[in-house]
Amino acid sequence: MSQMMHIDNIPSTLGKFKMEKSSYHRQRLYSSLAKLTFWSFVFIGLIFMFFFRSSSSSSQVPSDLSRRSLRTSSYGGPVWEKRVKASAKIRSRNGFSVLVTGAAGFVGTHVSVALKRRGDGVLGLDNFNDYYDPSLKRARQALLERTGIYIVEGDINDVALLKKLFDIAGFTHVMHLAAQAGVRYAMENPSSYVHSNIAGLVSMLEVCKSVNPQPAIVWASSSSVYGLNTKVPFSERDRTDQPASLYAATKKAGEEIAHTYNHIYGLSLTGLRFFTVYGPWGRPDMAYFFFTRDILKGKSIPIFEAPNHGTVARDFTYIDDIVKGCLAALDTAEKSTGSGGKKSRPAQLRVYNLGNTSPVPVSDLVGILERLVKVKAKRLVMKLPRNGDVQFTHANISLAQRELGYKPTTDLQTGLKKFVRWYLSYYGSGKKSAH
Ligand SMILES: O=C(O)[C@H]1O[C@H](OP(=O)(O)OP(=O)(O)OC[C@H]2O[C@@H](n3ccc(=O)[nH]c3=O)[C@H](O)[C@@H]2O)[C@H](O)[C@@H](O)[C@@H]1O
Repeated sequence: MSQMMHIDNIPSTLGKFKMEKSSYHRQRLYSSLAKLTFWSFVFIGLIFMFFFRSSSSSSQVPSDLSRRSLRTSSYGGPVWEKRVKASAKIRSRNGFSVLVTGAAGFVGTHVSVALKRRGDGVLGLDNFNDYYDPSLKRARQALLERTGIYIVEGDINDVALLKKLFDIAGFTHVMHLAAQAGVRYAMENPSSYVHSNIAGLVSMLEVCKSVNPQPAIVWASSSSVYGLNTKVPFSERDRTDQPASLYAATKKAGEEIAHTYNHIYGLSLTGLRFFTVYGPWGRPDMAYFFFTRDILKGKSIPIFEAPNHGTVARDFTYIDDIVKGCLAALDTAEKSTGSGGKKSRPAQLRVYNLGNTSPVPVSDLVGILERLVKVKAKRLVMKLPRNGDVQFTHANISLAQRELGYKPTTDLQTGLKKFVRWYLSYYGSGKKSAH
């Protein structure tokens, strides 16, 4: 077919050919001009797209995720480097230089302050996303700045940034607390869990394995990895292969990923399974926090109940106890053993429960809050929704007790009292409340 068309296009006489040839050239000229115009548009379009993309998202973060991130990602320059160095500088004998990811988060803020106070160098990293009110994160940042801690604004998926931070500060330890937290939100925004808890963890470990010397890493796993496990109290030896939420699944995946990086590259890795951490400067997405807000506002609060009026309970753990556990994990962490992509000998790999060992029913939590704020709650008892929540958690902490000297000392009543005092001083008693 194409051959026939070709033959048909050959002119039959020379004269005719001449005439045809000039119109043929004109035609070619027009078609070349059209092509040139077309490709110029394509080229300009591509340049436009390139600039538009690079100005709207400076690192490789999918657009739906970068939307939630309020980070500017502007870093570099001598002034910036000086700030990073000063913040990470060790100020005590045998102190550490710690990169704290998620430093503007609840646990991150408390751990950073505790490390700084004892003379360790601390550099924070946080992307200040808007999963919950970023102004609370900014207030925590201001608190850290007053203690001499600088938080670099960036994402844990930004490998170039992480490498740069290691180049400047050469951290001995990483306290990796940056994560997408929350059990129920995983059904709304599943990809944010994959982005932070899996991809972000891998970026972090990739950088840690390639720097020399490699740091020791302590990171936040979760009590939710026990999922549908019914054997109580939960021990580190119990099965964790039945997660009840995507959140739990990503934390469990994190534990397996940690195993791999320990096995191949000799990274020293300690995972801490936190049990429902609460306290001053806490997370507004957590029940104790928004219950306080809504009781004060006179709004009804949904209290979950298991089938047949079964109790839903949590092993609520006070932030100061968790901080002690985190510091003890850092203090007992052995050095990583790899360099140049290979381990020289097996490295430490640990997982610990950090709980309180005394589960409290959610309805009792509400009772304590009512007494503390002196307002009766409008209780709306409802069936535990099938959205990832488990019925109860209860930590066996004997391993952490033995190996970390971990010993929680704050009961829920005492801890909530401190939380409510903070809440009222931060938000006032109702008008300027958390959202
Ligand atoms: O320990 C953990 O591993 C986890 O603890 C919390 O998860 P969760 O225990 O579910 O904490 P909340 O969301 O504050 O819920 C506390 C309790 O209140 C209940 N609840 C929650 C919300 C609600 O509207 N009503 C209600 O009764 C929940 O079922 C749960 O029993 C954190 O949100 C997770 O990030 C963390 O990893």
